[in-house]
Amino acid sequence: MPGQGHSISVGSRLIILSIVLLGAGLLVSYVHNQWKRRKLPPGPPGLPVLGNALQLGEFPWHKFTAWKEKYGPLIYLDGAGQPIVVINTLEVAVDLLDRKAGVTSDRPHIIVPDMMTGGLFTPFVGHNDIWRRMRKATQESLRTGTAQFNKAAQHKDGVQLALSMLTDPSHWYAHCRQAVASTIMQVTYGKSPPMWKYTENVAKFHEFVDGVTRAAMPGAHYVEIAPWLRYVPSQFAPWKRMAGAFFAKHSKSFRDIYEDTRTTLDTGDQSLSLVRDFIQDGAKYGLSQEEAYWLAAAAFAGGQAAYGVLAWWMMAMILFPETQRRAHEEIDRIIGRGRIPSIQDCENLPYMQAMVKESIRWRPIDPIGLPRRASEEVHYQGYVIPKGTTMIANVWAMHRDARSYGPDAHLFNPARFIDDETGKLKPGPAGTKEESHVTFGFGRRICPGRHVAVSMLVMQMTLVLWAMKIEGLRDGKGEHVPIDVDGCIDDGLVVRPIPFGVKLTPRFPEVLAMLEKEYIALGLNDE
Ligand code: HEM
Repeated sequence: MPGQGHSISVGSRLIILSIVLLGAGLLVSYVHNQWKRRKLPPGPPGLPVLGNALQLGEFPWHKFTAWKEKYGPLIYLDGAGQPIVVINTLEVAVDLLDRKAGVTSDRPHIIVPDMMTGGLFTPFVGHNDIWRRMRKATQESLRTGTAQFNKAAQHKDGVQLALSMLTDPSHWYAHCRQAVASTIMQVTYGKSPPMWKYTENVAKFHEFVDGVTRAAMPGAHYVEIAPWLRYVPSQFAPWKRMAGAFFAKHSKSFRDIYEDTRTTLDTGDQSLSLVRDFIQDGAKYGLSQEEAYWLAAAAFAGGQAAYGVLAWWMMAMILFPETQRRAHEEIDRIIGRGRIPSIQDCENLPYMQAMVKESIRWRPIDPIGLPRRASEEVHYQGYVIPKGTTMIANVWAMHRDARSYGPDAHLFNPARFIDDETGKLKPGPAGTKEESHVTFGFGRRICPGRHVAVSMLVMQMTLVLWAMKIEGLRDGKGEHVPIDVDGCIDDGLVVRPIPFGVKLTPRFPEVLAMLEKEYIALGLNDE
């Protein structure tokens, strides 16, 4: 038959067709990937496999800020296979994290910390129904009576802080930490527990935060790089046993503290608190009991972060004495020296309010915020941010942007938030909402405790400055003992200053007696 020797069987044709189709498919996918790659935001070249993972250093915000100069407001990094984008300007952060919140409000899925917290620790919870319930409950509770009521705690802890600092200045750092923890304990659980129990509880929270933060560090567990390892039975996976034991231990202690409040409520003490609301209105929010006690724990752990703000502020008082002088002047003019500042005074102290904003802006305690995850592919200004990308807001760079804060953005200057003509607070840079900075985050996940934090800090700083002058130490030759302005400690919860010594002097002879009298009147000596 003519041409028979060259004929191709139907089976062979099918094989050839399949190969051609497969080849075409691979080609299309390759071209598509190349196209997408070209559409990724710019970023520094990395190593094969490891990408940019080894380039970030201990304090990555400095590296991100240096890269901003070269690559611009949106940077793409390869974290050993994990796509990462770093957002370096306010404009881009507002566009991506506020306006596109529907697809940028998820958190990165980190296997071990998720197991250690049972998927219940609010700041780590994904953009899912558990988070929605938790968010609604915290926002509504903090918006209503709790924040108002706890102003009494803010005043009380502020008095205690001022007194402890004057009587025991060498431990000023610990006093700041304790004052914040005490107020936040009251806001969350409605009580200041006896000192021994309080110390014990705070220590448990620290152990918890420390444990999850260490587990969330890149490279802490192989399973984050090779997720299939999660299917290895626990007998062969020590990290799984550790995560399970950690969850059980902390879940129990969070439940115990929560139940303590229930007992207090049952005995008639109706102090307002987050937990009181969760117990009484948990059904309204749809919170399970377990979700409620984990949510309370998240609020307590998150709220303690504010002590880092106080520590940076103390440094600013030493380095920028002119700002301290102006604050003293405002306090003397509005409150005087004949009485102790009250919570009602705070709204009449615009410079002190500006000082709190500036302390939170100048040295943000979370310079790269809490990371987000793109839950869908995001298209932005011609770039593609792939689904699953970790999104980091470089708050540090945003706060040092001269376009937003002027050429002195690197200096501590509360007056930048004051209107020269009216002497009142003026709006901050576009996109910073009422805060004038972005240390509290963005969009749907912005910190729900920010109002509590700000009012507590205004009260504490006002009480401390009403009572004392803050200076740095001098050596035997009268020279200033240097302070490490650029160094810091990242303790997982906050980025805080390396401890330094201070000299604290009462501003007038009656200060100590007035504080002690108030201390007794507030019943602090009974605690
Ligand atoms: C100066 C003090 C504080 C700072 C700087 C701070 C900062 C933050 C930041 C950056 C976030 C993540 C926001 C985002 O993803 O965009 C956050 C979340 C959170 N904060 Fe705060 N916070 C402070 C005080 C507080 C206080 C006093 C409370 C409670 C009383 C609190 C409770 C929470 C909770 C529950 C979350 C998780 C919210 C969520 O994931 O939806 N924080 N905070």
